[in-house]
Amino acid sequence: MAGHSVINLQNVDVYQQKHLVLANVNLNIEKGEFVFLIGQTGSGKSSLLKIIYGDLHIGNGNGKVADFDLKNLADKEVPYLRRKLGIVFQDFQLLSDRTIEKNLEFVLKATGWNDENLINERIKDVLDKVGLRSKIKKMPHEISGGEQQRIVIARALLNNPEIILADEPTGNLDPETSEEIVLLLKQISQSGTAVLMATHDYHIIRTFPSRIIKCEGGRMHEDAQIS
Ligand SMILES: Nc1ncnc2c1ncn2[C@@H]1O[C@H](COP(=O)(O)OP(=O)(O)OP(=O)(O)O)[C@@H](O)[C@H]1O
Repeated sequence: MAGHSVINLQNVDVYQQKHLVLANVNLNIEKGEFVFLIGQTGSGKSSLLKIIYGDLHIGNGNGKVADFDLKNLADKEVPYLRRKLGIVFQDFQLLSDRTIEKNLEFVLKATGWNDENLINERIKDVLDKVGLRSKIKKMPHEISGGEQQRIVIARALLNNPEIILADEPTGNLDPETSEEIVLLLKQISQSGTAVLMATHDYHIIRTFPSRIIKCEGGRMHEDAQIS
C-alpha cells in the first residue's frame, strides 16, 4: 500500500551559514509515524528540524514537507508551512501573563480564526485531547511543569497539524511525567499526526520502541540503535 509522505528530504545538505552540518540527508516520514531523533550535542538535530520548519533554506537536494516544496519556499509561505506543523520546543513556552484559554485563543487569532464559537470549541477540543479541560481558566504558573507541557502540545494541535516537531519535550520533567508526555505524543501519532521527537533520553527511547534516526559524524543515519 502506498503511504502518504509528510516529510520527504532527498540528498539534502544542511548548512549553518557556510558550515556543512549534515551532508546528503535522505529522510521519509509517513503520516502517523512516530520517530525519535537522537545524536550528541552539536550533531545537527536542531538544524535538521530547522530545515523542516523552514527556518533554514535547503541548498543542495530537494525537500517536501506537508506538500510544501522547501526548495522553492518563499519567505511569505513559511507561516503557512508552520500551520501544518505543531511545534513543541523548550524555548517556545506559554505566555505567562494570560490564562491557558487566552494562550490558545492568541494562537488561533494569530492564525486567522475569528469566529468566537469556533474558537471556543477548538480550545475545548484540544484541551480534551490532552486531558486538561478543567485547567482552562488557570494561569500557566498555577499548573505543574508536566501540565504546562501538555498545554504546549494542545497548542501545537490547534491547527490540526500533519506533523508535530518536538525538541527535547521532556527535558525539564521527571521520569514519570516524561513517560506521560511521550505516551500522549504516541497517541497523537496513532490518530494520524506524524511526530518527530529529538531527545537525549534513552530511558524514554527504551520504554517506547520506535523508529530511530541519528545525527552523527555529519550524516543522518536510519535504524540507529541505542546501547
Ligand atoms: N546559528 C548558527 N550559526 C552558525 N552555526 C550554528 C548555528 N546554530 C548551530 N550551529 C552549528 O551547527 C552545528 C549543529 O548544531 P545543532 O544546534 O543543529 O546541533 P544539535 O544536535 O541540535 O545540538 P543540541 O543537542 O545541543 O541541541 C554545531 O556545530 C553548531 O555549532
